[in-house]
Amino acid sequence: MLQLPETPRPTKKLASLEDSYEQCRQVTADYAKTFYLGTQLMSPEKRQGVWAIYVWCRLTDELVDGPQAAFTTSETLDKWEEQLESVFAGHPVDDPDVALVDTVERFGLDIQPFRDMIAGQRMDLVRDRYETFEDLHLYCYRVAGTVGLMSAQIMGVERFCDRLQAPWSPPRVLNNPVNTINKAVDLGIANQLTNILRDVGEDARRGRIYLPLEDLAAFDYTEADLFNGVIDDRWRAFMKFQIRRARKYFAQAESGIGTLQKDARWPVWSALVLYRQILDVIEQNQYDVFTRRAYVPSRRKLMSLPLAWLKSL
Ligand SMILES: CC(C)=CCC/C(C)=C/CC/C(C)=C/CC/C(C)=C/[C@@H]1[C@@H](COP(=O)(O)OP(=O)(O)O)[C@]1(C)CC/C=C(\C)CC/C=C(\C)CCC=C(C)C
Ligand SMILES: [Mn+2]
Repeated sequence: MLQLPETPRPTKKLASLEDSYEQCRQVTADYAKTFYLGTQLMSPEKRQGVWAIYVWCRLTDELVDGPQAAFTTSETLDKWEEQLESVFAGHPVDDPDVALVDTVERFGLDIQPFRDMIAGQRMDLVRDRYETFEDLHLYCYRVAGTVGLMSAQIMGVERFCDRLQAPWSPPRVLNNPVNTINKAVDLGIANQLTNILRDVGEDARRGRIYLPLEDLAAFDYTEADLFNGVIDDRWRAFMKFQIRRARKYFAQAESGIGTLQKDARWPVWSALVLYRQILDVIEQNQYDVFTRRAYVPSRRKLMSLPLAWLKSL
């Protein structure tokens, strides 16, 4: 059969690898100061890898949350997913993809967490309520647990115990990768549950409730109460319950950090300790997440870094 030459794809001149990583660095530094600080403690390869996935996650989130969100449809996400497939096939489409293609190859990243994150953004297009915690858990896995999976592949798992041991004792296997992976997902979920509690008021103003309706009902608190920002004993008890649940996920994640490669431990401990403090601030604000944004002051953030360092030893 006659083989026609392939129609050449219109080629756009893309950034060089160096410029692409520099763009990713810049975006991370501007949008995620704490994560960026954490990446400074990692090896240059890991640091660049985290910037590349940060930018991809940010762009994905922007599709449903950014200024153009009103124009995002299921087809927009289909296109975004095609672009992702192209990146994983080694063909960058836009400037930040150049760095991502390199990161994917360097670390042998798996595409599934990226696809799952897009599936999470699809949920945002069609849902604004979650009946059960199980429903919400799936959403949290998709938009945040996946970040844990992507990051853990870059940070790398240290399989053997590196504490001081008697020279004659066999190396102790500290963990299996499956365990680390679960804990990486737990940290993402803990962060997302915290995000949700912090943003209750903001989400309600957009007509969205990311709290399990079954839990609201169990505390006899109605959607109308939520939209009216009612803070009473029912709300306080409800929030205590949700905060306890988020802390449980942080606690589960803790034991995974020691299984990561050394240079990743302090950054991840810092991320955990800093994010978890948002829950403390919500408590200090007497659970008012309607009119006050739980914000951890920079001084307090800085003061927790030595504690994170101690924990990472
Ligand atoms: C074994 C073990 C414990 C390993 C550690 C694995 C690890 C590093 C886990 C961290 C996971 C993490 C940082 C999750 C972020 C979760 C999160 C906040 C997701 C947000 C989703 C959407 O939420 P929403 O729209 O409600 O929120 P906004 O109002 O828009 O903020 C996200 C916004 C999804 C997109 C996520 C990001 C942009 C953050 C990506 C971050 C990284 C790649 C850096 C991770 C690196 C370090 C050093 C922690
Ligand atoms: Mn968002």
